[in-house]
Amino acid sequence: MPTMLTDVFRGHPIHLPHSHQPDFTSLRELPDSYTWTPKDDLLFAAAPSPPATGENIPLIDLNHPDAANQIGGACRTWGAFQIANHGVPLELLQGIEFLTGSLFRLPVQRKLKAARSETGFSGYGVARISSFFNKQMWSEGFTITGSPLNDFRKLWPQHHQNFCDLVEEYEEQMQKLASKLMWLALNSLGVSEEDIEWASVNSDLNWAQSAFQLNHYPVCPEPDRAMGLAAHTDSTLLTILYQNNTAGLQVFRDDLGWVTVPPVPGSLVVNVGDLFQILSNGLFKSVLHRARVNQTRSRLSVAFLWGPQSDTKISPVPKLVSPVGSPLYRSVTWTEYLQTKATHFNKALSMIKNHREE
Ligand SMILES: C=C1C[C@]23C[C@@]1(O)CC[C@H]2[C@@]12CCC[C@@](C)(C(=O)O1)[C@H]2[C@@H]3C(=O)O
Ligand SMILES: O=C(O)CCC(=O)C(=O)O
Ligand SMILES: [Fe+2]
Repeated sequence: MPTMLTDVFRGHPIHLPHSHQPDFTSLRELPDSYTWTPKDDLLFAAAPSPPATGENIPLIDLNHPDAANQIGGACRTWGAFQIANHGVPLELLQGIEFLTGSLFRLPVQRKLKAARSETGFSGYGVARISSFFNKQMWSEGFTITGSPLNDFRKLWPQHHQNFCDLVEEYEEQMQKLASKLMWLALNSLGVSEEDIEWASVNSDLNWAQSAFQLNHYPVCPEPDRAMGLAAHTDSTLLTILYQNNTAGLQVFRDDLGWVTVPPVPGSLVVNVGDLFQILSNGLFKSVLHRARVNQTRSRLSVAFLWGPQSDTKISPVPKLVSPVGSPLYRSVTWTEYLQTKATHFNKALSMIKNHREE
């Protein structure tokens, strides 16, 4: 039986302080446990050097005839881009934002009824990566994979069906979009369907699977000293992120430092994940990103985390490996990778690296 995402952490319990989730609205000062310094995260204050250039991830019109090359370029230089004209109806995005807001507005005690367990995948709680940091993040999250019915019933005993339907519809749209984006990016490298037998374009996408991470970053009394979601790369092929109209997402580039991604109404942010870096033999870069918080406006985001079926081995596309070289990475399934990440966090990708003979 192939492992499902739901089973990934069964043998990898993560001890997280869900039950200590504060009532963010009642805090007038930042508690010490939420106050970050460069000691808590080496890149916390990484300033651009030379100073900010105004450069940012590109906004790509998916209807543009050159979209594939633009996407390929963004995946190589930034590991991220925004897309307009993506075909996902605005009402659906608004519906998902409404659902997310409604969920996080529920009283803490109600949200905790659907708390994620230590070995579980879905439910309410702090970000998984919290266990790797000494300080707490100024955010709360809710992870969904498959049908959210069981969890949503606990949150909204009476009126959950419309929200379940909305998640199902959004997932369908996101699956199609993610596959389209992956093929546009790969085509730009000269890779086509015949080169990757497990990822057929014409299939009904049952070679892929996904999860949603809903994030809420409440208004924060001292945003400069707090962290919404600490720097990380996603363990996905691609992540498609919807953000509400409050800035907070930042991407890191060695030469530019942290760059804030401005919300563009109706557009979506796309991140290259670690598995896409592996598949592209390191040509595409998984983007280091984080979320900062705001003193006057709360922020919501919805990440669609997309990858292959759990038992599919992902390895560099042979066409992208030099005939005289060896693949940069060894093969790994999504399950194995998530488990490695759960134990080794930001060292996971380098642990999959092949060591070259000099
Ligand atoms: C499929 C997954 C990727 C993720 C871990 C998860 O099991 C579900 C949540 C995802 C998320 C979202 C917030 C940031 C992140 C690093 C985390 O702690 O949980 C990612 C994980 C990831 O991409 O590694
Ligand atoms: O809230 C954001 O902008 C980032 C969220 C994110 O990185 C994630 O859920 O993986
Ligand atoms: Fe992320």
